[in-house]
Amino acid sequence: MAANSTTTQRAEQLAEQLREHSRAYYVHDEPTISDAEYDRLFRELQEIEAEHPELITPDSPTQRVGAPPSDKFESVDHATPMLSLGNCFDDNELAEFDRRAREAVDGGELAYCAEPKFDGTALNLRYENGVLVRATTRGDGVTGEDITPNARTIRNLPLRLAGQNVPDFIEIRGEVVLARSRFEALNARLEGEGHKPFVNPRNAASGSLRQLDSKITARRPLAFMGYGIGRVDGMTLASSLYEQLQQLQAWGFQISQYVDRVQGLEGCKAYYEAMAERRANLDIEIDGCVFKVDNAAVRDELGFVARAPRWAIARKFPAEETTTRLNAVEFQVGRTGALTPVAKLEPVFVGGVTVSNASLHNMDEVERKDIRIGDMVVVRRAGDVIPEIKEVARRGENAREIELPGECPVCGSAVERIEGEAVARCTGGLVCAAQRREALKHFSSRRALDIEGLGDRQIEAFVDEGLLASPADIFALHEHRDALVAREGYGEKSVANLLSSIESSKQTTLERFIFALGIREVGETMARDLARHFGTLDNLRAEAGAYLVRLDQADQAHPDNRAARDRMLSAEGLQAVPGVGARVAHCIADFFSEQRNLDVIDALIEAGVTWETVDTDDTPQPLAGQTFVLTGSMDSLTRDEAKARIEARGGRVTSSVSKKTDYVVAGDSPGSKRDKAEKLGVTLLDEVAFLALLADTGN
Ligand SMILES: NC(=O)c1ccc[n+]([C@@H]2O[C@H](COP(=O)([O-])OP(=O)(O)OC[C@H]3O[C@@H](n4cnc5c(N)ncnc54)[C@H](O)[C@@H]3O)[C@@H](O)[C@H]2O)c1
Ligand SMILES: [Zn+2]
Repeated sequence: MAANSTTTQRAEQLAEQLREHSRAYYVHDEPTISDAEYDRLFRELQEIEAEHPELITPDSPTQRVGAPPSDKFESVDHATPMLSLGNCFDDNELAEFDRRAREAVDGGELAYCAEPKFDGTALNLRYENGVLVRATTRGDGVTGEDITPNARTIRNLPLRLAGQNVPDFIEIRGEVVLARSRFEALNARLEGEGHKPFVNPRNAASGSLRQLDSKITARRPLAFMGYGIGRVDGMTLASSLYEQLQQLQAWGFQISQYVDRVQGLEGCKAYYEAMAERRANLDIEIDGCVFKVDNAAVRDELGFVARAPRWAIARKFPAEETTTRLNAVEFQVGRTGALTPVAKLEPVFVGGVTVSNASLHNMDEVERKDIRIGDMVVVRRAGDVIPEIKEVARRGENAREIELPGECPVCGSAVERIEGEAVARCTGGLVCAAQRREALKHFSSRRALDIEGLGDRQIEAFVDEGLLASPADIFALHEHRDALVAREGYGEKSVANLLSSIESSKQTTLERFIFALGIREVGETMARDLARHFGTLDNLRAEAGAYLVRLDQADQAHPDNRAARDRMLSAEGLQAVPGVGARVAHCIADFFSEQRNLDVIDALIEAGVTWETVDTDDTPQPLAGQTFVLTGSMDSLTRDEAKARIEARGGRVTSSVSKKTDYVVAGDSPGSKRDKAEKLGVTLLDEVAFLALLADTGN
């Protein structure tokens, strides 16, 4: 069938694009599209040409190898051309290759030399009388770039062939690679020196090899892995490629430890599977396996096509990166209320599976990478790792920014993203189904309401069975007594025990209750400080409600003066509580501004949860405003006891020493905190002095 003009145009367009990408990749070591995308365009052109052979031009990328040498270097002709490899991406194509190869031996089984396919850059080494005289890149396969001084700096590359068995002339071929473990360090160094980092180890290897100054190459930790022989004079090589590789090793070349000789298609498939398993753990990146007909007579019979031998094939691993369109973004709510943006992608085959979702981690990441809906993005899926979006490949037409939803997609509560934090969270701590399990576990835990018999396991089960949705439901469990007794592993007695510990947990303290609410950033100590400071839950609630108003006022009064604004805020209200900064205050305000959280609190009180009023003013607070750090051990008090006594006197205990610390109490074998205190001039108390201070200030 003759090609119509659209097909002809498409073929020309593909050829032009591929040529351009080849230049970027081979000559400038700076690809602008993923290999998978390149391979897709390449295959499309191959398919058009297969159907319309009249469209094949001698300069079509399907007929050529690499790209012409850069004029930065001297051009050198290879003694025998350096070809590329035919490739395949699945077992059917591999079987097709094996079938065609076997035709040369009338259908019998073939032995293959099986090797890893190194992901680096090809190098041709010319040895005369055993001495390295020239090193060239592959270039366009016929002519390469002379980079001899650079190659000489590669440490594992023999400058002279070892042993007695040395030919007059030989071309040794192999791949120059850069180990993964060295790649990160190299990039870090380049960035530190203000240079652009490399996209991947392959480009780093190629870029490092193709330097004009060999001193630069010498600083790059390159390695040469031998895999073949070009022309040879004055010596007869073994017929078996596998044995030729052993000869390379005898001459002093490094070859892969995974080189093997395998039998037939099944042997190739098993080898591929084994290498695919190993792949992630190899320090030298490989992008597939190469199978080469082992026997020279069969190879001669098969010969070559334009750009590759017919007797070898690369079975490529599924690409780990490819490009696709970002269609939409959804937000998932995690167990702690964190909202994670999830990319909805145009389904694409990558890393061996079809991927339609990828994690975007958080909004900081989205903003840093400037990812927008409608963009073409690079999706990466390596091994079993969750697919992620690496970067934007191209800005989409009409692309729109990804917006954080104002409301939680699970429960509808407000979403809050505190300034300077990457993560946005749902504020419906007590009501959000996504957070329910964690909220209930926390509520019931030992340091919160301490409900014995209602542990993590029971909570998981009760939530699954629909018995619990919010903390208030705990106090209605007695209504489900029969259902509970009937549960497996439960009996009258354990249910009675559970219900009675629920009943007795109702009598609690304000600090435990505040802690149990699970307000973000409010730990046990903070809950105690809040209880002490405000005395009643109503006071705390009122101040939480007033906080956002205060914040507004402070912002208006001092729009440009942060310090003054902060001073105004900490004068009264939430931030007047020691240890409560802007972040904590914000979290508390958010929690109490969610009506549904308030409803749960009311329901708990309604159910009979109660505590004694805290007499804030009556308790003497002689150590109020003083900060202590405890280090080392004391004979008469444990760390917890010491902390309790300080707090009973209104003091605070923190874990790290700063200029704001008033006292460091140093017991036996104090750590570096003591040294720090001395350096900062903070008052040091030994055990005797500390006990004296307690006696002076307490009862
Ligand atoms: N992203 C881009 O813009 C872009 C542009 C051009 C090419 N490419 C990529 O480059 C590849 C095509 O390049 P190619 O023609 O060099 O083919 P290739 O890299 O797929 O295969 C041939 C090469 O494999 C190497 N090789 C590694 N181990 C080997 C072994 N054990 N035995 C023999 N050879 C071994 C040799 O250097 C040889 O030249 C494709 O994967 C393509 O995606 C990407
Ligand atoms: Zn929610």
